[in-house]
Amino acid sequence: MQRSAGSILEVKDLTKEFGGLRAVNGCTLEVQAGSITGLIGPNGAGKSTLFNLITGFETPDRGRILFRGEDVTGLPPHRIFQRGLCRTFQIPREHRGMTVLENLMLVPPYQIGERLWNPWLRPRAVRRQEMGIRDRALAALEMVDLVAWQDRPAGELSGGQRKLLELARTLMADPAMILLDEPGAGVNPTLMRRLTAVIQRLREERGVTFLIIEHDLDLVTRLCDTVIVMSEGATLAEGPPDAIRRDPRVVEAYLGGQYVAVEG
Ligand SMILES: Nc1ncnc2c1ncn2[C@@H]1O[C@H](COP(=O)(O)OP(=O)(O)OP(=O)(O)O)[C@@H](O)[C@H]1O
Repeated sequence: MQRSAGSILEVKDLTKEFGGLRAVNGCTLEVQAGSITGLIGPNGAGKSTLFNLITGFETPDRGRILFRGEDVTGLPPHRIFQRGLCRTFQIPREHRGMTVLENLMLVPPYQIGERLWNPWLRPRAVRRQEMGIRDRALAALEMVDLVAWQDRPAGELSGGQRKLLELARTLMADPAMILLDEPGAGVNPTLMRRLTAVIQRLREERGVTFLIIEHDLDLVTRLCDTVIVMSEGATLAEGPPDAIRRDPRVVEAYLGGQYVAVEG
């Protein structure tokens, strides 16, 4: 089901070269607000580079990125994150000894308590803010069903649980849109169902838009309303998952003949 409310993200003629190699080559696409959009394509098609450009970790050589109608091209990652365009990240090694809850409480930028004099000059404001952050962190843990793990070190989580925690971290920023890079990789089927349910719930209850890089086409078909196919740095095709799986250009470019399109 696609509940189109116009596009939330527009990428226009985006190009990024690395030493003569055009990783992203005049890429243009739109993501509809409230959609769960899959981004697929063969290895080296430029998907991860596109994510890096959208989230400010790389600067494009050419082109524009509009988020909610505003130009965010070239903004630093934290500014883009603050605007509600978030991506998941692996829990850094040094944070794995901290509890699951603490990992979430680290996230919000510009905590009053972190400014040098505030704990002395405005102790109540700092305390209030800490309580607010704790409440938000607990709400985020509840969303991903990890409340029971709140006091355990993050390093004790399984691979799939860690992905849920990574998703919970984006929730601390009140995201309008979340970019996920291969959520299915290395996650067991039970946790994958949970992750899928959380993604659908976030879309239903909070209207969060998702753009998801994923190699598992069955997962893409189950989860996504629309699929965008990238090949050689540009958009090759776009459409509903079933149509994309049957599109001869996609079979040719993406699946390289290894995949046999199934009718039905
Ligand atoms: N920082 C970089 N320096 C040099 N080359 C890069 C850099 N980042 C990406 N590339 C190259 O750009 C091309 C696109 O890579 P990218 O990782 O974006 O593709 P991808 O579609 O995400 O691939 P995969 O599905 O294998 O992750 C590749 O040829 C890659 O080697």
